[in-house]
Amino acid sequence: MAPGGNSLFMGQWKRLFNEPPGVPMVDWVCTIPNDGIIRYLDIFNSEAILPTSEAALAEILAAKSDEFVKPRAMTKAVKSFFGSGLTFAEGREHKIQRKSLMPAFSFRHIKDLYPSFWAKSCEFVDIITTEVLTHPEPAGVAGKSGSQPSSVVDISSWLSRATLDILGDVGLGHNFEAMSNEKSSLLVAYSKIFAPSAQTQILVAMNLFFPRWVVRNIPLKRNRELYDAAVVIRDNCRSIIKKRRMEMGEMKNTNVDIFSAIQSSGADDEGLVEQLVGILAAGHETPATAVFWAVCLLAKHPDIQNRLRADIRSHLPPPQTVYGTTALRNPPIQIDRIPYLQAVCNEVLRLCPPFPIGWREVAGHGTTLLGQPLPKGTRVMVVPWAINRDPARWGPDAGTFDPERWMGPGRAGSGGASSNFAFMTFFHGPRSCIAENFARTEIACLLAVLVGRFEMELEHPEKELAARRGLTSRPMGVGVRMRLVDGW
Ligand code: HEM
Repeated sequence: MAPGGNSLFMGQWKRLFNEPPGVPMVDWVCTIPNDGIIRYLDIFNSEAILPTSEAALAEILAAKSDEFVKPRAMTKAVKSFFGSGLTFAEGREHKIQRKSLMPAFSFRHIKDLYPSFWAKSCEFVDIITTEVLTHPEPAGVAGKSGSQPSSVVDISSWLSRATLDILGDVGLGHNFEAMSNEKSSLLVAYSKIFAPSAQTQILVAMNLFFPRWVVRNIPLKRNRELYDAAVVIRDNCRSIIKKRRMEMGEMKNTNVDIFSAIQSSGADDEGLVEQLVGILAAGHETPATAVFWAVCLLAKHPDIQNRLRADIRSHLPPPQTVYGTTALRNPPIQIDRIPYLQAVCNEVLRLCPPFPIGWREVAGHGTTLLGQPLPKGTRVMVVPWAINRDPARWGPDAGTFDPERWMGPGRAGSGGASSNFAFMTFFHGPRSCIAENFARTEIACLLAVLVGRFEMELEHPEKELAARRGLTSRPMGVGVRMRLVDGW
């Protein structure tokens, strides 16, 4: 069966356009009986399919990943901000590039970097602490008179700044100064690209039907902004290359950070730039979105927040330890060994995957899915937002935030679901997120320092949390009150 209520020429487009990404699909997965595939009509009644069963997802993402490729129209629409490196390479070229980048993202290597992730996160929480202390709310305003200083902080923007700096510092050996300088050119460029905008959605959709040069020349302010941002990002990438080359000089490079992994792939200068553009785009907005969801969900669930704070404080050294003495600058951190922190992170990533929808299309003739023939060019939507909330996989409380499902024997890695494909946040198969370990470490460190130090509550607790429109799924229009909690 297919979703009903199609408009005459635009199928389900109105819903898909107006609702946050993935939300209509949650509805379809929960209500439309299907045999693993839901077919629906998209813009101009073009056919699209939504795979729902493990078998269908496994064929698309693993067994037949070469037949289900990134849509060409989508690629040309976003390549200028996501680069033409690994993210959009296909076939043999993709395999070669992925192999050369893998060492920089291996679990072993990321584990060695825990102290660096932690140090940067401590720097971040110190800045937020200063924000609260320099702009405290008057006593009484925040409801708890006589308590610790508090302030409503734009934590969403601060997280984007922090993740850009962590990626620069830990992954690329470069300081973007995003935390210290709100006018950092890269930060400004990305805030334009990721700003929710109906015009962007329309421009992206137009690429499905018109040549790139036509879309590119549509005289919309948004078009110009995106183009200018892409230029700034590439300029920054060229500066990184120049600086890193100078630093390395004649010395043999033994470092395995992301930059040197890209460099060792033998890419020429423009190839390096494209790869860096891709890593920067994929690598900072998504973790920032995840941590912001975590903050909002914890603010809605003070009991979970309090339990997590106690757990963090009992396992991790206070952030100021980093600044105390040189000897303690990099205290050993076992960030992956704190069960409740891991459970909370898993549950946030399940319920609110920062990358809510992925696109594929059938590359050639003769492709089948679950035995059904699919014409060349058929659009396929892989939707973590919907699969991760499917009651058939996660039970009747699939839409509820409940870290407990990741606690208890045998549940830490599965959340109690019977298949890997119930958790789609990083996808699976040869095109899954190459940086899952990097992202998980970063999210855990940032969340730990925030929850450890602050009590967090929503400025307007009565408001429903909803994702905004855009490529990622950030909560929309939410102010968060951060209140210092003594003792850490
Ligand atoms: C919570 C954070 C993150 C999430 C949810 C996430 C999710 C994803 C997903 C779903 C894909 C597959 C997209 C597709 O094929 O259509 C992907 C690919 C990718 N991600 Fe991530 N990602 C995260 C963080 C990061 C970080 C921190 C980096 C870099 C440091 C990164 C780099 C990449 C790259 C390079 C690819 C392309 C891999 C390939 O095609 O082989 N991601 N990510």
